Amino acid sequence: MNDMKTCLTIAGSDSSGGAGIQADLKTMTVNGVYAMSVITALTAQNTQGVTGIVDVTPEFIRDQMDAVFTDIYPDAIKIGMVSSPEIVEAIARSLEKYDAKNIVLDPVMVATSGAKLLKEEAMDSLINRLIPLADVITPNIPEGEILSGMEIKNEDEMLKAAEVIGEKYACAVLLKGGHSINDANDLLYKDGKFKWYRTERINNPNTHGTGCTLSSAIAANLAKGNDLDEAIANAKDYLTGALRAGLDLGKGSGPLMHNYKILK
Ligand SMILES: Nc1ncnc2c1ncn2[C@@H]1O[C@H](COP(=O)(O)OP(=O)(O)OP(=O)(O)O)[C@@H](O)[C@H]1O
Ligand SMILES: Cc1ncc(COP(=O)(O)O)c(N)n1
Repeated sequence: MNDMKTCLTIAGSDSSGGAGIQADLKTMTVNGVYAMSVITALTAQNTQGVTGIVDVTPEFIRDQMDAVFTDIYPDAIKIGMVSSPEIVEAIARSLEKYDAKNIVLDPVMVATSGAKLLKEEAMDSLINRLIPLADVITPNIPEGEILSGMEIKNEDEMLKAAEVIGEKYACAVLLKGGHSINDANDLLYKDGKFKWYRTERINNPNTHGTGCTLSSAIAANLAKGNDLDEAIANAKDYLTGALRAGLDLGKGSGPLMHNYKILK
């Protein structure tokens, strides 16, 4: 088979397999593309929290990027946990060097469990070096509040914040509503236009890795040639199915079920 599309995740490893690299590889595979990884950090993590983080050196991140790009060029890329300014710089340089396309940036800052996954001093580099390279960024509500500098408590404020972020950083932004009180409605702001992707809130406390899953499903769909709107709509469907499947593992906020279509 020669027409297989390829996708790369640049992210941190989650030892419990629910978020980060592991969620991304599962999502991309199940969404029909060949999945590759550049690991930025190792986390000792489970459904209850993060107990340790070891960053990969910027030099070794560059080596991983070279190894991937000089052999199997990715049709799309998802970027997750990037940790430090040096790591951001190494990633940005490689993406520029290889003229990377279809980049989905999940600006991961703090894990649902509360652990800081982005060092404070890396915020400026994330904004100045990675956002300009991204085709879309996918902040959740707390990340959207930081990027927009405003509080987001309802859909009107989501509309305002998405526009502020999109205009301030000159990017397409998918503001995710998973942390809002009512439904799980995500909002795209692109080229001055808004679009809602709406689903009802599923009563499932096991939401570890939802953001990672959504962003890698968007990347997989872009790799397959879908435009951004179709890619988001398909990714949202996939994520909703994986939540609805109701997997219940671990003692905390458990992972999603990625193989729900295969096992049903
Ligand atoms: N209970 C739920 N029911 C349906 N969809 C949900 C639910 N919780 C989150 N989502 C969806 O999951 C996706 C990720 O959203 P969320 O705002 O939780 O991102 P996140 O905080 O980055 O995720 P993560 O938990 O990985 O950090 C969005 O499409 C959101 O609408
Ligand atoms: C390595 C890694 N990357 C990203 C997340 C965010 O996911 P969540 O907010 O669901 O914990 C995480 N927990 N770990």
